Formats: sequence, structure tokens, C-alpha cells
Amino acid sequence: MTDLPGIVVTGAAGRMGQMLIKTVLESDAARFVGALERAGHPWIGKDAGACVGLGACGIMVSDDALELFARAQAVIDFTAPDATVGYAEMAAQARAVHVIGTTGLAQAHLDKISAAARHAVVVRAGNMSLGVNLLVQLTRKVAAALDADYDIEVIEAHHNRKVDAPSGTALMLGEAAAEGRGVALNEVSDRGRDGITGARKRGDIGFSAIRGGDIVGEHDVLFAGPGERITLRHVASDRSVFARGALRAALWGQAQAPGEYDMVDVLGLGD
Ligand SMILES: NC(=O)C1=CN([C@@H]2O[C@H](COP(=O)(O)OP(=O)(O)OC[C@H]3O[C@@H](n4cnc5c(N)ncnc54)[C@H](O)[C@@H]3O)[C@@H](O)[C@H]2O)C=CC1
Ligand SMILES: O=C(O)C1=N[C@H](C(=O)O)C[C@H](O)C1
Repeated sequence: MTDLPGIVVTGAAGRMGQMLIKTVLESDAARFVGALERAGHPWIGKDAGACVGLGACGIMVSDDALELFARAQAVIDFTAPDATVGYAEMAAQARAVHVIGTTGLAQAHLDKISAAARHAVVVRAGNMSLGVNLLVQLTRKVAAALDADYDIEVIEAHHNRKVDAPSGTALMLGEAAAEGRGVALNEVSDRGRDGITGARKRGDIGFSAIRGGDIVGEHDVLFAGPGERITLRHVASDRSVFARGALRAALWGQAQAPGEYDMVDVLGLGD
């Protein structure tokens, strides 16, 4: 029992943090060893199991990352960009696998995460579900098979508390479409149309974001061509798909050399 990898969950009180705590507590492949929240959060000092409605588990929510990471084999982190960069450095010092689900990361954040990955295993993906990672592969294939007569649009919908757009998943899908086409996404990306935009530019990859209610996460990749349209779609109806993927990544990472990985590596979906 004690040989099982010990997992710390950051952002414990968040939508994903709560789902992750439940998933780890219910797993027979991992031990739940810590729950981290930001300083001042009302959950600090309270039992994490009780907080998520599973009954007391003896692990109190803490704001002491260094102390928690020292006893972790993996840190599962779905928080916010600045927090994640700080945790990347600490997880690397502790040689713990860092599973990053946080989205909205800018290049400066990504560079710091890459530096941390020289010393420890980092698994990062804008979406940890099996279905989306399959959709990414399909998107690359379809984009490679069609020419620029087929306009590519990525449309995503999320709940009204989401703070970043386009979603991390939409960007993964856009990257895959650009790769399939053999172009750089930053040269063809078209975001946030408003006003007199002019006609659509051939070869662009467009992004649209919908925010409302409690939508967990929905992504369409539209290929709109002359006389026909193809839509590839993923709908997440329960956050457990992300939490299961993240736990799988934490366990998979135990056997890997330091470096940066994604869910395609974890799931073995590469060509
Ligand atoms: N990669 C994936 O599969 C998925 C990624 N996400 C991403 O995960 C992130 C979190 O999403 P939600 O759980 O919906 O957000 P949320 O806002 O419900 O939860 C974030 C939690 O992090 C906590 N937090 C903020 N700073 C912190 C710090 N320095 N230390 C510890 N905790 C801190 C907040 O207090 C909050 O409880 C977002 O970036 C979201 O896009 C969400 C779902 C799936
Ligand atoms: O914030 C969310 O909720 C989600 N974020 C991820 C994203 O930005 O793609 C994954 C999922 O769609 C839910």
C-alpha cells in the first residue's frame, strides 16, 4: 500500500481540484498525500476528503507547497498560469512528476516550465481526456487530406467561470490542423472577429469561443468546403474524464526520464 505513488493535488477547492481529490482517493493505484490551496483560502486546515463530500481522510488542505511536494511522487496541478510556473520549479526540486492541466499559459510561462523539465518529468496538456487527444490526431489527418478550399474553424464552448480564450483544447486542435496543413498556426490564426473584418482569408484557421452556464467543455473542428462540410466534435459531459487522464499521466510519469511530455505520449497515440 505505501509503495503506491503519493499524489498532491493543487487548486484543491477548484472545479478540477475537487474532482481530482475524489479520483485519487478512490484510486487503488495511488495514495492521496496532500491538498494545496492558495494562502487565505477558507479550506486551509480543513479535511480535504470532507471538503469534497467523501468523508474525512486525514489530509488537511494546506498552503505549504514545499512541505507537501517533499512527500509527493507526483503533483497534479490545475490552477492558474503564475501558480503553475511556481509549482513547476518546486516540483522539479522535489523530483516529483508535475502533471499540468492549467491553460492560458503564455510563452514566458512555457519557457519556465521547459526549464523545470530539465530536472523532472512534466506532463502538460490543455485537455487530459482520451477523446480530445484522439480528436487531435483526427484533426491533423483530416487537415492533411484537404486543401485550403476547406476553411478550418475551431469552435469551443465552456462554462461562465472560464477565464481564458481560446481554450487550451481549441489551441491544441488549431495546432494539429496547422501541422496537418504544413503551416505555422501563428501565421494563419484568426481570433475574435468583430466589425468590418473583410472577407475570410484563404488558409486562415479561425477560433470562436462561447461562454455560458455550466457547459463542461465542447469542441468542434469545422472543415467548410465547396458544397460540403465536415465537423469533428468532442463533448465532455463530466470533469472526471480530465481527472482520470491526469491521474493516468501521474502514474505513467513515474517510469519516465526527465523531460516534457503530453497526453499523446501517455496514451501511446503517436504515429
Ligand atoms: N487540461 C485539462 O484537461 C483541463 C484543464 N482545465 C484548466 O484547469 C485550470 C483550473 O480550472 P478550474 O478547476 O475550472 O478552475 P477553478 O477556478 O475552479 O479552480 C482553480 C483553483 O486554483 C486555486 N489556486 C489559485 N492559485 C493558487 C495557488 N497559487 N496555489 C494553490 N491553489 C491556487 C484557486 O483558489 C481555485 O480553487 C484552468 O486553467 C482550466 O482551463 C480545466 C479542466 C480540464
Ligand atoms: O476551463 C475548463 O473548464 C476547461 N479547460 C480546458 C481547456 O481550456 O481546453 C479543458 C476543458 O475543455 C475544460
